[in-house]
Order: sequence, then C-alpha cells, then structure tokens
Amino acid sequence: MTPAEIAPKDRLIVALDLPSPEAAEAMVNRLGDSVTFYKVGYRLAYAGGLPLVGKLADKGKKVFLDLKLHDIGNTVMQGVESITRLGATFLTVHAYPQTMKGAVEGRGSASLKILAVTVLTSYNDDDLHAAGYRLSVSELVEARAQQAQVLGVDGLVCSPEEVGSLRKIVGHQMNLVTPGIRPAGAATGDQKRIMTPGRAIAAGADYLVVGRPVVEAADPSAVAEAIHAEIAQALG
Ligand SMILES: O=C(O)c1cc(=O)[nH]c(=O)n1[C@@H]1O[C@H](COP(=O)(O)O)[C@@H](O)[C@H]1O
Repeated sequence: MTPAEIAPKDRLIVALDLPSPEAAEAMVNRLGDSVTFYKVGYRLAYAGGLPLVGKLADKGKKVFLDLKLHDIGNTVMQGVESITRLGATFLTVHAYPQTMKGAVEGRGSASLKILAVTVLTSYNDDDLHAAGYRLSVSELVEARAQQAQVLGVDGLVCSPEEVGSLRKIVGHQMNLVTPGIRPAGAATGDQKRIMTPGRAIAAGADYLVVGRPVVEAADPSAVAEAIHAEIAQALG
C-alpha cells in the first residue's frame, strides 16, 4: 500500500503503554471500532503482553510491535525471524547499520515491515551531544534515513519536525511514522520534538503514534475521534 492509499482512520496508532494485558484489552474494548492500529511497546511486552499481538491481529487490528531492537547483527536477524511469526505489521529497530541489516535479513520475504528509529523524539541537540554525538538532530536523522533506505528498511520513526526533509530524501517508498504528537493543549511530558496531529499530517507523516493523550484521557474514544477529525481535515 502506498502512503497515499492509507485510510485516514488507519493513520492513528494508539500506544498501549499500559501496565498489563488486561488493562490493554480493556482499553482496546473501550476504543472499539474507533481505533484500528495499536502499538505494543516495552511496558506491555515485558508485562506479558506479547500474546496480545496475535490476539489483536485476529480481531482485525494492526499491531506495531515497538521493541526497538539493537544488538549484533546475527542476534537481531534471528530475533526478527522469530518476530515475523507473531502477526505484527511494524517492528522497530534502532537505526544502526548492522542492526538494520540484520533486521532486513531476518524479515526476509515476510510481510512484517521494519521501521528504523532515527533519533528519539525526547532528544534535542543538547541530549545528542551529551550522548557523545557531534551531529545535530536533523543531521543525524537525515544520515540515518539515507542508510536505512540503502539497507532496504521499510520505514522510519522520526519526529514530525523532520518529515518534510526526510520525504525529499526517501520519497514515498518508505513509511514515515511520527510519535511526539500532542493535540493542542495536551501535556508535553518528556517529548521535546512535537507537533499537533493536523500539522504532522500536513507536514507529510503517514502514521501518528499517540500514547498518553489517548490512554490517560478521561474519554479515550473522544480524543481518538478528535485526532481522526484533525487527520481527515489535514488530508483535505
Ligand atoms: O518508536 C517509538 O514508537 C517512539 C520513538 C520515538 O522517537 N519517540 C516515541 O515517543 N516513541 C514511542 O511513542 C510513544 C509516544 O507516547 P506518548 O508520548 O505517550 O504519546 C511511546 O510509546 C514511545 O515509546
């Protein structure tokens, strides 16, 4: 599916950053038909949530398995080979060349799509320098995007701020998936490179990842519906 063919409703990925599979399933039931795509990340996966990937897929939902793998190439390759059997649509790895190469090999011809995390949305230039990098966020994001494209990675996780420049580099071949999404007035939390849903879509993001603003809301469905409306409006 090319990015232009993604239905507006399928562009919102709700991060099920919840403490247990029971809490996650309750949230999925609460959101009902309004949400079609979910992310399972550290909090849920390490609390016994991995079987939920297959369960959600059986219910017709798509699942983004956010494990952010990073290890020697052979270990990543073997891990991804195992993950291809879980039923996820997307899997994250960190955007290091050996890691991305191993992940693409492990994926083989499976339908799982590998997303490379460029620079985490909680980082700014100062955080990168503190971690020992000499490049700015935008320079490192662009360099990693180029490497990911050459290595056959399927998509990138980036902040909405980088979507415009990354489109020029990777065109429409790669999915651009953006966390760091905050509806107007929502608490920023630890995110540093953020945008509203409408502005992120207008900038060219294919998918928006939203966690706390939805799952911690008094009325999660109402927030999800409002984000869908912003997405639809931005797509015109
Ligand atoms: O890979 C991710 O999904 C990810 C990458 C990134 O750079 N920033 C980022 O926030 N995320 C994830 O996206 C979600 C954002 O959640 P909220 O900040 O609660 O909306 C979390 O589950 C993060 O782990």
